Amino acid sequence: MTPGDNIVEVRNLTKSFGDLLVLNDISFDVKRGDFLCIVGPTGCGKTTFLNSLTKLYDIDRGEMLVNGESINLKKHNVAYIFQEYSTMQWLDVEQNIGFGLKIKKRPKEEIQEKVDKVIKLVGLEKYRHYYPNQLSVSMLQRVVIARAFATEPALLLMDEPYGHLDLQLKYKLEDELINLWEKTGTTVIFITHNIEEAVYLSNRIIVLTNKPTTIKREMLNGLPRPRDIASPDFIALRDQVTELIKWW
Ligand SMILES: Nc1ncnc2c1ncn2[C@@H]1O[C@H](COP(=O)(O)OP(=O)(O)OP(=O)(O)O)[C@@H](O)[C@H]1O
Repeated sequence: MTPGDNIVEVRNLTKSFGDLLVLNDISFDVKRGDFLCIVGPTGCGKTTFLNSLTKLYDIDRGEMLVNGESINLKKHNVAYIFQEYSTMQWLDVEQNIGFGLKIKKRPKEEIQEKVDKVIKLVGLEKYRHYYPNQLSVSMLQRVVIARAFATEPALLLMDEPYGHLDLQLKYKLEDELINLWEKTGTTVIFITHNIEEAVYLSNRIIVLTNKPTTIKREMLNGLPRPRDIASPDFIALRDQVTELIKWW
């Protein structure tokens, strides 16, 4: 496979809860190295999509492939950062970051090497032996992101990870995430209801409709980086996405 090939293929994904049809025959591809943001109205099924992709939910119909095979979380090295992210209070920063590798039973030296690399990227070197209750919200977020990146995921799934942070902190962490994405080449699927955030982060955006949910529009986002949220091009794209969601 060469860069640019599809890493994820979603085909006819349909998911309901009882009589409530949420995802209605959704199909799209994610290219290797994409930063795909999925936006849509509240309750349209963004989290349901990620939970279906990771097989936390059974689906009614459809197929989700990673590298052309039915998704297998163990085999395909997928990391998932939930809305309510958490750290393990009884482990220090270094141990928290290495946790994903430890459960994958990687050798100690490899864990140390990968933890050292990623701890530098997120600027937590001085805090490696601190425990979560000694850290600020921003540091905890970095620990969670570093834990995901330490496993060198082929695919990183993020569900509104910055939803409850204040704006300044959110901007800072978004920049750090872009920096990690650019350095590692990981493919990211990022769910958000915040249109500005989607335009700031993504190189591709999928806009969902209201339930029963289909894809309203797939868009490329070629705005140059670093992005300026006050630039006319940024505002134009943000307004275009907003209109698409407002229609519903
Ligand atoms: N486990 C469940 N059982 C029953 N209904 C559910 C379940 N999970 C989600 N739903 C319903 O499915 C719909 C989609 O929910 P979901 O949380 O996926 O939406 P969302 O787009 O992520 O929402 P938000 O923007 O508020 O985060 C909602 O109507 C919700 O009530």
